[in-house]
Amino acid sequence: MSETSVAVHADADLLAQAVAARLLVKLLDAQADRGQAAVVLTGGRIAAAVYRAVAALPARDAVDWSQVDVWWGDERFLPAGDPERNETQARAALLDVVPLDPARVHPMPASDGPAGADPEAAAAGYAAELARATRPGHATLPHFDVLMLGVGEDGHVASVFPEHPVHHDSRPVSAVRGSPKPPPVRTTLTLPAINTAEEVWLVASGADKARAVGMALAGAGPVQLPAAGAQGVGRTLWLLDRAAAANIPPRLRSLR
Ligand SMILES: O=C(O)[C@H](O)[C@@H](O)[C@H](O)[C@H](O)COP(=O)(O)O
Repeated sequence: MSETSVAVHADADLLAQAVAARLLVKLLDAQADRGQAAVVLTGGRIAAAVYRAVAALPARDAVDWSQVDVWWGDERFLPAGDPERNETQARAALLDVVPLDPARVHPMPASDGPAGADPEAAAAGYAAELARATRPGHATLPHFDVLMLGVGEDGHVASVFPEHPVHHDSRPVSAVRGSPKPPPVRTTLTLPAINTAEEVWLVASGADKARAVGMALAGAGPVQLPAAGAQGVGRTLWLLDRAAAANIPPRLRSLR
């Protein structure tokens, strides 16, 4: 049965440092077990701080980056290289400074890419890329060792927003129109796809996240509060700073 843990750090900087250290260990452990590792990245400010912290850790060189697959949980449907794309931010913060195999870096399609300006085609294209990375005869998704998620003030994760039609999409990757957070058009893994990851890490910083984090950990429903529906197969880890943890239920405080 999946285990849920909560770790609280003093502030956003320490949170980013601690998540970066955990991520390196997770990649090293996966490589020790399987010879390779697969991580699913997210967007947002705290994620970018984590990626910068990974890049600054000397222990990053202990990872065999050529044997790491990099996927994304969601993307803003914008032209390649747009500074608002999650891919652009992750490349600048980390991916451009470690020796990854470019063939193992799998950004979600850009709006000016080969799939064209149709986000549904982009979502289908990404689903096909995921399927190609599975072992023949296996599921539609590859193994994800760790999938990171930021948490929105409204409780969204990736680009799964509260009460959005994406909740009725049973495919692994969905096009999102009318996102309440700009830009309005996005692509995202759906919650069932997110929940195939071995570990799901929800990373949140700041007082404006306290309400959503508190409600998710108190057992809100996933349609109202998508963060409540994100769970790793083996482990779900909430990584918070003190401000974001202000409303977590008392029974979870022993986990802090
Ligand atoms: O594309 C996006 O906008 C992100 O993937 C989004 O889900 C983000 O992770 C959260 O909104 C938290 O972002 P912050 O850390 O910036 O608050």
